[in-house]
Amino acid sequence: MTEQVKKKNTSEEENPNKHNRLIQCAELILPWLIPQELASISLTCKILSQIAKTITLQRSFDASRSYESHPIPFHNLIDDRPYAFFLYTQSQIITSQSPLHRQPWGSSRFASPVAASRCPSSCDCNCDGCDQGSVSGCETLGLEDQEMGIMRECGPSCACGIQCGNRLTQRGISVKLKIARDERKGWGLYADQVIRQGQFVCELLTTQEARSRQEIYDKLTSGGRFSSALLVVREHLPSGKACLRVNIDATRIGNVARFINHSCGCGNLSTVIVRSFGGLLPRLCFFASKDIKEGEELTFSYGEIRVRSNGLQCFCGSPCCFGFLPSEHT
Ligand SMILES: C[S@@+](CC[C@H](N)C(=O)[O-])C[C@H]1O[C@@H](n2cnc3c(N)ncnc32)[C@H](O)[C@@H]1O
Repeated sequence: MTEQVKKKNTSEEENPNKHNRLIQCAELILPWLIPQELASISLTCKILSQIAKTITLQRSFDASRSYESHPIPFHNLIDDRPYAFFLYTQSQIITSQSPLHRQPWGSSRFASPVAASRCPSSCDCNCDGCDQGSVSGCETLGLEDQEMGIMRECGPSCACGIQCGNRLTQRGISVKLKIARDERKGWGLYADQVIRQGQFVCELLTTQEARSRQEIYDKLTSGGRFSSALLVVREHLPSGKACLRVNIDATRIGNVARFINHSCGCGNLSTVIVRSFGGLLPRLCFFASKDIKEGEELTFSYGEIRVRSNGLQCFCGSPCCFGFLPSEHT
């Protein structure tokens, strides 16, 4: 054994360049690996095991992989899972044919939010702000201006840029959040600072071809150790006769909104459907429905419908808890 160690050390000393090249290659390649691959490769040698450990730490320090302006860390006092693995996106992905199969972690922070300002007066987007004929451009519309949980923002067809005051939900997550594990509900999203009523928290960013996946997810969920993040958003037309339905699935690709758990008591977040001028599909955004304390779990009601009699048990803890999570036919 001692002989072997000696031999290994001698070869490292003899080939310091080869050794350094191995580390450089490993540092480039290992961040792309999924957890199972990382675990296998860390068994092969001490160097790779150390690099794999560093990557695991990076992943648990920031679920957003540096895409958001603040790191969003995982905390787990319940079991040995350091983080939940999914591919992070900052924008909506329309189909499941996403080019994202792998994604490196720990990239440099390139998505810092731009300070809100007024958009140029040339903007003629017809949005609520512009409709009011404001000569100085679009103003930020507060939550109190939104009727029936629907809000309109400037979008791809507008002359203004991302700095426009009427693009409140388009500049990424600006509040501090963390993800913590609960014995019965799995991971959950928590406030890591005080969040004021009406403040934008995050958007549910996902792939949208979810309908066909519900059956698969149901089977996996019943086997334990799996929780899906699939939502159905319906936008009713004013006539009430038809609605646009969007299936949103954040199980494999998404952002940290995929960790928001359900509360039968409506929780502390309200969902607002945001339409942007020129944008094809509505977006589902979360705003604080009340003042939220630092450390409080962020929750909202997944819905009222419970079509499955064998639905998942609910542990929201609210006095009006129904006992089962909402479910519906997809
Ligand atoms: C959108 S995900 C939320 C994040 C999830 N807890 C996780 O660990 O990834 C929805 C899943 O979380 C779990 N969940 C959410 N709210 C819950 C609640 N009130 N009681 C029990 N489980 C809950 C269910 O497994 C559900 O399918």
